Amino acid sequence: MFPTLLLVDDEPGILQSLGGLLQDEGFDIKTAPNGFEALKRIESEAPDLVLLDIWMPGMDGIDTLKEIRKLDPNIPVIMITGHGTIDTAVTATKNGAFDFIEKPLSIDKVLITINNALHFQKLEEENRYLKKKNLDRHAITGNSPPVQQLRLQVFQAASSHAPALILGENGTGKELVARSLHQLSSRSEEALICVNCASFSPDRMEEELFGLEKNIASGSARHKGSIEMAHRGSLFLDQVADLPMIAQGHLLRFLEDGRFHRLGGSREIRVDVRIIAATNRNLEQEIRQGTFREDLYYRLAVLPISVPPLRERKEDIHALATLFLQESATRGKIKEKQLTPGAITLLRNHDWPGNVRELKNLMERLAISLTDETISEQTLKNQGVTTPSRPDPMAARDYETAMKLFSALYLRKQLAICNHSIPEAAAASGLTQETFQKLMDT
Ligand SMILES: Nc1ncnc2c1ncn2[C@@H]1O[C@H](COP(=O)(O)OP(=O)(O)OP(=O)(O)O)[C@@H](O)[C@H]1O
Repeated sequence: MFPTLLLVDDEPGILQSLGGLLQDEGFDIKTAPNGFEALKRIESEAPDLVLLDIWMPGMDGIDTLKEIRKLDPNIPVIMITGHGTIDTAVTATKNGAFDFIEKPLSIDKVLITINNALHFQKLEEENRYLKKKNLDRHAITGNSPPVQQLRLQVFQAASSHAPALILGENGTGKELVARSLHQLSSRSEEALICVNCASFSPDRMEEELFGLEKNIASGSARHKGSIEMAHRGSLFLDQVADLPMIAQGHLLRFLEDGRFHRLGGSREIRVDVRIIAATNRNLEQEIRQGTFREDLYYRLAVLPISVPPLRERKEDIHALATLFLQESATRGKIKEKQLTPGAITLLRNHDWPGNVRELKNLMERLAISLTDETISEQTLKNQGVTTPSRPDPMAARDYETAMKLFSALYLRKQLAICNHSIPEAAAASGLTQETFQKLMDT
């Protein structure tokens, strides 16, 4: 996608010669002979940068700049003048001009200024994003076989540009996996934009993803959507099962040909974005219930990655708990707390329904609130960490009770392996869904 430049000058000669030179440099060029025309073109063409002559009849460059700022607060504007004085430079800068170029124009100077402005604009965008999301760069901690397998899957997926779908229960580390995938990919120098599909109403979701051309009715200013901001990088769609149906259709179209329109706009925009989606829901079930499009599912799930629940990688619990205690100590500038052997055993035996997030929250809370330097088994019990009591089938006296207990354990295990999907667990156990469900209910 070549950057689009809008040249605004009342001298047709300048528009033609400068436009031609910049076109040869690979820019997409639009022109306007005055301020009014420029504002219209900004509305209809959404250029990436404006080169604006300061001395024009009618609305001059400074007034045009002020109007542009109302329309789009972020677009970089470079002023061109033949009579550059300190006063006009100060006024233009106060009104948000990026830089000044004096006539007669040197193409080298023009190119350097344009590239600086575009580069600065990109850094600003990333900066805004980083500030908003406070990105940290954790690696996936753990050495259990499921986590080793997970790291391998992430590593392999990183060399592809195909969409990846990350599946796993709440708090297992899906977002961490998405970040790791982006960081390992050739897109790591570009932005990873995260969108939580559960946090927007259907209308706002479309705007968040695809951006908006100026909305006359509501008066909202034009802005880029997450897809456009992720150009050359990755877009992480968290809780993708919550994506409203209309947005699902538009996302599918975008995945098919990499093109989209901003909301209320007619210009077709083409970007290069790698989509990474995640969900803790069973999408196959959502498809059967008619809440998720099957065609979108197949587009997203080209590279499926499953993140195992913490109870299936108990070997990692000690390392994770220690990591979280270390991090809390560094952040709070306090002494790192130690776990007693009994506490470590109890942590390994707990079921962790909230997965890694639950463990992290607990460790952070204890790191800050405890006055003792060690965390004992009793301290953890006081915080509700328990060893789940699982009835042992072998301890049952009568055959019928033993079989019931065994059946319950077996079904629970199958469900855990199959990411809590009854259809998958039933198929894996060679049972019909009805039988599986019936056995679960008894
Ligand atoms: N293997 C890991 N190593 C280090 N930190 C981890 C690991 N897994 C998860 N975490 C941390 O646990 C917390 C929860 O992880 P994350 O937000 O990635 O989970 P999630 O599966 O995306 O959650 P949700 O389903 O609620 O969206 C985060 O602070 C994350 O950094």
